[in-house]
Amino acid sequence: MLAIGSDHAAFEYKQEIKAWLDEKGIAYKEFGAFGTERTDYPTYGEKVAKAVASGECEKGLLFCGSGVGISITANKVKGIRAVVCSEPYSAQLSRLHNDTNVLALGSRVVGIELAKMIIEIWLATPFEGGRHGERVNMMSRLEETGSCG
Ligand SMILES: O=C(CO)[C@H](O)[C@H](O)[C@H](O)COP(=O)(O)O
Repeated sequence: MLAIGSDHAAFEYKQEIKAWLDEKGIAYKEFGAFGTERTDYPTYGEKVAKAVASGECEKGLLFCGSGVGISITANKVKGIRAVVCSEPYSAQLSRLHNDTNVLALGSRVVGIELAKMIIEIWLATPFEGGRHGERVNMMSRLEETGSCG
């Protein structure tokens, strides 16, 4: 199950992504925003990130105008490794090397078809582990203890 959320700036964009996820049979839980009335991206970044960090949802998709603010917010939640992407290569590497669990996209930056391509590759790519596993552990230690060790 994916967690999905956006602010007002990306509401319509998120609706298109949800319709596409429906077509593909990919399940998601919607955390708002539920319309285009101006709101604040941290609210939705927090909700989606907490759903992922708690294990309620496996991964998260977040959208705001640039993808920046909502990804920064998600990364404040312990256990979250969020990436903001505008092309598929970084999305793929963020899974292979960094085990990202939240993907953020900017509705004012990335066209909708490119967004679908980025999401598709991000969802399909496993974490490589090995040497990358220890680096991810270092990030977790920094979060837990204040130092990578
Ligand atoms: O905060 C952002 C950038 O990190 C998002 O792009 C927001 O969607 C954007 O700031 C919203 O701007 P608005 O002028 O309030 O529509």
